[in-house]
Amino acid sequence: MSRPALPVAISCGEPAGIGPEVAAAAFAALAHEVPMLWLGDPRHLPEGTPHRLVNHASEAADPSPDALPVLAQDFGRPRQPGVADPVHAPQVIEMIARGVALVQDGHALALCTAPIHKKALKDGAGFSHPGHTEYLAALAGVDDVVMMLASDQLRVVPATIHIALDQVPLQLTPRTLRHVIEITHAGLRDLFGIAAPRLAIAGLNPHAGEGGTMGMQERSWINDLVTQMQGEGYGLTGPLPADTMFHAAARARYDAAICMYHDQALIPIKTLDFDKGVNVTLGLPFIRTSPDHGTAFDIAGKGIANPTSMIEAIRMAHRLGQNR
Ligand SMILES: NC(=O)c1ccc[n+]([C@@H]2O[C@H](COP(=O)([O-])OP(=O)(O)OC[C@H]3O[C@@H](n4cnc5c(N)ncnc54)[C@H](O)[C@@H]3O)[C@@H](O)[C@H]2O)c1
Ligand SMILES: N[C@H](C(=O)O)[C@H](O)COP(=O)(O)O
Repeated sequence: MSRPALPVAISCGEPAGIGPEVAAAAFAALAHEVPMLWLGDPRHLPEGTPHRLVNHASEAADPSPDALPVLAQDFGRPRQPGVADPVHAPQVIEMIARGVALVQDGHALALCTAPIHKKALKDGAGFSHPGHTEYLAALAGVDDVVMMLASDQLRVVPATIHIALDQVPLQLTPRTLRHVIEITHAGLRDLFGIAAPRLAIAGLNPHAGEGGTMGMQERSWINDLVTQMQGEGYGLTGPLPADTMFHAAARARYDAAICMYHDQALIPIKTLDFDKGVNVTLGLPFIRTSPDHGTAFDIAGKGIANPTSMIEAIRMAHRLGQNR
């Protein structure tokens, strides 16, 4: 059944970051193939970005090659590239919520979020979530979601995300790891069309604990959980020593790597494919992607940001949204 034409909603993210410029570049690259709707203050778009103000998402339902459709929101002040303005923080958050509402109300196909500056939102608006992922789960009313970073070369999922390293062993439990595995399995099957997903589970400790000589989590519960879920039909291997999971031959043996903490997952994918990595949230009742990078204040406004990740994020949002 062909779906009605709907735009990918793009939340503007932190105006002082590279979000507006990579969104404008993505529009230039994709305008003929992907209908888009940018949510933000048009004054924050790079000078000369061809755009048109719309009052409703339906005015952006088809590709708009000549001008980026903008559902405008007055942010109160212009932006200063590289310097977050606390006055903007509440509106940055509101654009995310507006994008979610558009998708949930059937006016947008999917949501692609431009990078936010987590501390700027905390300082400027008391944003209590560690990032988009947790905020989107709250907006959607779901408890468990998963952050996957995906590219042609690798898919990774950190079982814990934006928490201090000394909290990782405390937050990692059989329940949390099971949920991450279940949601990742379902996402690969349902969104990425992988009928029997193969998941490689990284150990927490060096050498996956080396039989308990370098940490006990593998021996005390991770091994058992993997064995139990294998018995339930999940295609799992591990827990594996993380340092030998990411070379080419190892990557060929799985569809996604489940890692124990943020950097164990994000270092390999941002090393292998920083330009084309896409952040996709699994477990939401709608499609959400974002580029794999952040606000890049050090280069914001200089016109040198690479838009490829944003382009791939919008392209993936469109593709996954159409396949739902
Ligand atoms: N999806 C998101 O909203 C998201 C993702 C990552 C980081 N962040 C946030 O962004 C802020 C800055 O984070 P960070 O400094 O750790 O990471 P970052 O990705 O913003 O920047 C890290 C380095 O990579 C460079 N870089 C990033 N994107 C680039 C691009 N498209 N082209 C060229 N160079 C690029 C930057 O110039 C910088 O030197 C933090 O508040 C962080 O939480 C948000
Ligand atoms: N993928 C990014 C990273 O961790 O490098 C980002 O922080 C993800 O956070 P969100 O929950 O804001 O998408």
